[in-house]
Amino acid sequence: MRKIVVGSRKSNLALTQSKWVIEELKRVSNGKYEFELKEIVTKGDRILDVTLSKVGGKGLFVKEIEKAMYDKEIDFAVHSMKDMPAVMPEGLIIGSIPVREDSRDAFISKDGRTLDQLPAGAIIGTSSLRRGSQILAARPDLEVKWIRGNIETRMRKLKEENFDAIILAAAGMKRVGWDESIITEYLEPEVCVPAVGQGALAIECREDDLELLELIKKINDDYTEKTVKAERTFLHLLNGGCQVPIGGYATLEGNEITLTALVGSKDGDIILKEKITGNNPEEVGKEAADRLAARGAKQLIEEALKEEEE
Ligand SMILES: NCc1[nH]cc(CCC(=O)O)c1CC(=O)O
Repeated sequence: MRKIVVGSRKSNLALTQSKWVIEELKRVSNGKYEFELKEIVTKGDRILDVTLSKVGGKGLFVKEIEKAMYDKEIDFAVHSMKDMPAVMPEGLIIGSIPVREDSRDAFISKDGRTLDQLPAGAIIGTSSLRRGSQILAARPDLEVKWIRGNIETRMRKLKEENFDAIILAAAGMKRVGWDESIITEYLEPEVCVPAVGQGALAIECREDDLELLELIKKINDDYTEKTVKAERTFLHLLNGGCQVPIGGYATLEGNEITLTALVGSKDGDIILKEKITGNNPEEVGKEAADRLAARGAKQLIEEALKEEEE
């Protein structure tokens, strides 16, 4: 019997997601495989006190895990889709995309007041340029302050430090079993376009491990795959990285994909948004990137990159 070794980051969220995938795979494979969970500490987990975009962004959480995969120490890894770089490294692929959790951002305030109800000057904690930009666009009278750490740390900082509210991905909270009643309100995509891939998982493996690919494909979700494809094509073609506020959220009705794509300035003064529909995920993603580029998205990205260098 083949033993499949699953590499996972050590965070509560990563472990929960990896265990969830293992249970799903056990369910569809009738005891045909044995699974082992192996914990890996990544650079992103070690430098938790610096703004993510300053220390190299998304790749930080996946590099060590990918090395372990090349070295065959592990067979696959489960990532949050939104932490995946746009381009996959040679020899590795996203072999399966399971059904997506809630893709919305969750707004959690100290005293239960909603985004609209908070008084001028209230301080919102987020480490996401995308969330910061959209919050300031909706409420220019609020203040955004950087906060980092996993869900548990951020919840503690909301209680103990000078924040009036924080914003977290609803998916993460639900997956690790936080009581939904602590969420003050869900920010709908009309208010805050989620991160590309938010709420979805990516199962990454070696592209030549055909036996494993066949197995993980059994828990692939077609709806999630198509919508995430549209979102990621947009992200990739605009080449936004995480230095600029950027978001993308797609839905699917019948064969028709609707993608809402956004690029903004950090202060929320500029918000460029496009809604594209079509049948082909890649075409929809490309159309969104083209239209936003035509409206000046590339300049926004270049300016954001220049700021980083200063
Ligand atoms: N940026 C870190 C990260 N990566 C994935 C999630 C949550 C789960 C998800 O979006 O799938 C989070 C936490 C957050 O943004 O609040």
